[in-house]
Amino acid sequence: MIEFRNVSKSFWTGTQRKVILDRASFTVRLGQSIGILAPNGSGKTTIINMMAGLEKPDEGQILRSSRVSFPLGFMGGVVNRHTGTENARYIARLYQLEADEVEAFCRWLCDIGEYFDMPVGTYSQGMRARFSFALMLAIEFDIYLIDEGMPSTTDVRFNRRAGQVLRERLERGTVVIVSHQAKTLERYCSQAAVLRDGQLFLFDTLEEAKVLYDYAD
Ligand SMILES: Nc1ncnc2c1ncn2[C@@H]1O[C@H](COP(=O)(O)OP(=O)(O)OP(=O)(O)O)[C@@H](O)[C@H]1O
Repeated sequence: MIEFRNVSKSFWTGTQRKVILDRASFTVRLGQSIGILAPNGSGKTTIINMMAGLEKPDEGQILRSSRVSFPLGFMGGVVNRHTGTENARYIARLYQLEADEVEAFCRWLCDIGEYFDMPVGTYSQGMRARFSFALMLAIEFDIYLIDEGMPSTTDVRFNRRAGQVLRERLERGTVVIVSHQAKTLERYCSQAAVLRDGQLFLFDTLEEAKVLYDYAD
């Protein structure tokens, strides 16, 4: 479970205060995957980062009682001058997992051949997306955090495989996806929310959320 209690977050842009959340309270429960609809620039990444513990609220509390993933695509823990193998084994040790298994899983899912044994700094954007996605799925989390849907790789085979693995994980886990378009949320979420005026409005269905979102748009 992730619980936001009276959380406020804003940024000073130099001329005005950009409010992301204003004393917002909501709960993400295990087994209830949630899709958050919000326009670009409204604070999707900031909310996901707060859920992951990468960013702190200005006020209020964020309570986590589950294993929460780092956001999909987050490369903060990855060292560019180390190889895919070294990074995968390092992350495995951080999470107290079997390094051989994590390495083998990532190698299989990434499917980037000899590049897996080359420094991550040499990877193309698509390879980096595949690598970070594989790392996230190599670890069993209770809640997976996804910013703007699946990685946009041009590799159809990878996308199919990664989508399949994610669906398997979600049979036991929960996902939080933030996106500016409802279509991205349709496949994975059982409930939806709309970020508007510093508040998160939760709905039982995506259809209901879309009504408020279209209106706000
Ligand atoms: N450290 C910061 N300092 C100042 N402003 C920031 C900072 N981080 C984010 N912002 C601003 O806060 C707003 C929300 O940013 P955020 O990246 O969370 O939005 P987003 O909805 O994910 O955007 P996008 O869809 O464009 O990626 C933006 O206007 C952004 O410029």
